[in-house]
Amino acid sequence: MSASRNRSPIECVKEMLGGTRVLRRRRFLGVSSMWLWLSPGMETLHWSAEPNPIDAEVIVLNHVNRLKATDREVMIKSLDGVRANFILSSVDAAYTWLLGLACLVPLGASVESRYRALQTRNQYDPLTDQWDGTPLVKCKRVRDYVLLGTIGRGSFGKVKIALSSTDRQFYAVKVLVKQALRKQLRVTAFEQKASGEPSRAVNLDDVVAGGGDGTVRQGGLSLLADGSNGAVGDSGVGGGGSGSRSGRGSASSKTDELITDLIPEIAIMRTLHHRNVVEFKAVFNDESSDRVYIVVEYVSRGSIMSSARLQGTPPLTETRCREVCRDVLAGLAYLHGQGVVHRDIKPDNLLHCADGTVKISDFGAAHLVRPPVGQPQSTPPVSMDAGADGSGGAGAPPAGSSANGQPAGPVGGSGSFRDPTIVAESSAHSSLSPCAATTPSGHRVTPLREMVGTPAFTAPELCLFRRPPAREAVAADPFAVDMWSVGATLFYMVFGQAPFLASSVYDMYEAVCTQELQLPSSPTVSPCMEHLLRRLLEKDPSTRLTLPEALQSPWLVEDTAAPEPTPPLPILARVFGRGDNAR
Ligand SMILES: Nc1ncnc2c1ncn2[C@@H]1O[C@H](COP(=O)(O)OP(=O)(O)OP(=O)(O)O)[C@@H](O)[C@H]1O
Repeated sequence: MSASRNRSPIECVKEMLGGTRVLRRRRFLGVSSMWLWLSPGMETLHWSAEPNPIDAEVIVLNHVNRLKATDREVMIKSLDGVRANFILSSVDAAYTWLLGLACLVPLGASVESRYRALQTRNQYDPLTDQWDGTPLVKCKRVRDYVLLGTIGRGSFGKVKIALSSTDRQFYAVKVLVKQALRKQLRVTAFEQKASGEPSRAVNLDDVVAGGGDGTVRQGGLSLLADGSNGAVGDSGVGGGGSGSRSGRGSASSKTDELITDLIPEIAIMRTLHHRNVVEFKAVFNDESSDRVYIVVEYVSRGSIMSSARLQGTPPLTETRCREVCRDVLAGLAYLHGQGVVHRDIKPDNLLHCADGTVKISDFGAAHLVRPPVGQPQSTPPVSMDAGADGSGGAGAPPAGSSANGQPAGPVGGSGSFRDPTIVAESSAHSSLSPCAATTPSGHRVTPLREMVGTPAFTAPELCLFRRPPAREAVAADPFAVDMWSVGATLFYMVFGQAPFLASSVYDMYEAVCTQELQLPSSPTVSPCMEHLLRRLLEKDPSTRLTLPEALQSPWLVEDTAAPEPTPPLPILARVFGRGDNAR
C-alpha cells in the first residue's frame, strides 16, 4: 500500500494548504504548469501560473458537485459551471488531493475514485480524525489548539502545526522551553548590566523557571495574551482537552505579566499587523510542563530556503529573489516604522504562503528601539552612556515599569483587562517597555545587544569583538543591521551560499568585518542586482543603503515599471461552460 493511502484526510488537507505544482489540462493547448493550493480557511481552491497572483483562479468548494481522480489526474466540477482538470506529479499525490477535497465539498457531491471508496467523507469532522495514526482526541492540547506534527526546530524548542478546535484552522505553535529561555534571559541581564541598561532581569530567573519563589508553579495553563477580541476563559493542557483549571493567584498573574512583558518575542509580536509579517494569535504559559506556547498564523509553505549549509544550496532565480525581496522590504518598512529592529533576517525566517507571499517570522532576536512613529514617548530619555558602570542608567525606569523595575500593570494598549485570565492583549497600540536611551541627535533608542542573529547574516557592527566602534554605529542607525541581513539573505538566495565563508563562528565574524565582498562567477546576476548587493553589504552602516533607498533601487522597481510579459491565464470555464471565476 502506498504512503498516501495511510494518510488521514486532515494530513491531506495540510498538504493542500501548502500547495503543489501541477499541470493543468487545457482542451486545445495541451497542458500548462501552475501552482495549485487550498485557501487557509479551506473554503476555496486556487490556481495560478504566477506567485503572488492578483488573478488566481478559484473554485468555491461549497459549490462543487463532482470530484473524480483517475491515475494522476483530478477533475473538479462545480455548480457554477467551472470545471478544472489537474495532473499531479504522481498517483499518490492525486489521491491525496482527492481525499482532502472530498472532506471539504458538500456531502451531496459525487466523489469517484478508481482506487478506493471514500467512506470517511460522510459527516467529516477534522477533530474526530487522526494525525500520524493518533486520534486527535488523544493528541496534546493547548487550550483550543490540538498539537499535531513538528514543522520546524529552533534554538528554544520545536514549532508544531496545530488545529484550532474553535475556528478549525491550522496554526503554528512555537513551544518555548523555559529552561532555554532562562539561560537566554540571564545572558540578557548580563548584557543589560554591561551596557548600562536599567536591568529588569533581576526577577527573570525565578519568573521564567516557574516556582522560583515557591508560589508561581500551580500546574495550570494560562493565556498570557491573545490576538482576538473575544473573551477568554481558562482551561488546561492535556489529552482530549481535559485540562485542569488553575486557581491563579496574584503571584501567578504577576508571573504571567512578567513573562509576557519580558520575553521580547511576545512583547513585540503582539503589536504587529502586516501582510508581510507573521500574525500573532495567542500565548500560553504552562506552569506544569515548564513551557510557553506562542500561537501564530500558519504559513503553509514554510521557509523560502534553509541556510543550514553555508554553501551548496540550490539558488532561487533572480526573478523570484526580486519578488521575495519586495515582500521582505515591505515587511521591514512596517517593522522599522513600528520602531522594531528584527536582527535575524535570514532565509529560514522568511516564510512563504501558498499564494507566494513572503512573511517575516521569528522575532526571538527582535528589539524595540523606539516607539512606533507618531506615538509619543512615555518615559524621560536616558543617556546612552549613563550607568555604564552597571548602576542602571540615569535612574528612569523603563516605560511601563515601576521604579523597582517591575512592569506596572497591564501592558496592553487598552490599559485594562477584559478578563481576569488575560494578562495582556495583542494591540497595535500596545506600549512596550524598552529601556530607553538617546543618541547624540536626540533620537531615542534602546541599546542593542551584540552577538544576536545568525553569524553568516549578522552585520559587522553587531560582531562582538568590534564592540567600541560598533556601539556608536548601532546608535547612529539601529535599523541598518537589518539592511545588511537583507543583503546577506539576497546573496544567499541568488548564489546558494553565504557572502562570507568561514569554518568557525569567530572566523565568520572576522570575515564579515574585514573580508572584501566577492561575488561568485556563477550564476551571473544583473548589474542592477550586483549594485544592490554591494550597497546593502557595505561594512560601514553610515554608508550602507537605507530601507527607503533600497525600495527605490532600480533592480527592485525595474520589474514593476516593465513587467515581464505573462500569458493570460486560460480560464477553463470559457472552454467548458459558464464561467464564475471572480474572487
Ligand atoms: N508560522 C509558521 N508557519 C510555518 N512554519 C513555521 C512557522 N514558524 C516557524 N516555522 C518553521 O519552524 C522553523 C523554526 O522556527 P523559528 O525560526 O521561529 O524558531 P527559532 O527557535 O526562533 O529558530 P532560531 O534558532 O532560528 O532562532 C522555521 O524555520 C520554519 O521552518
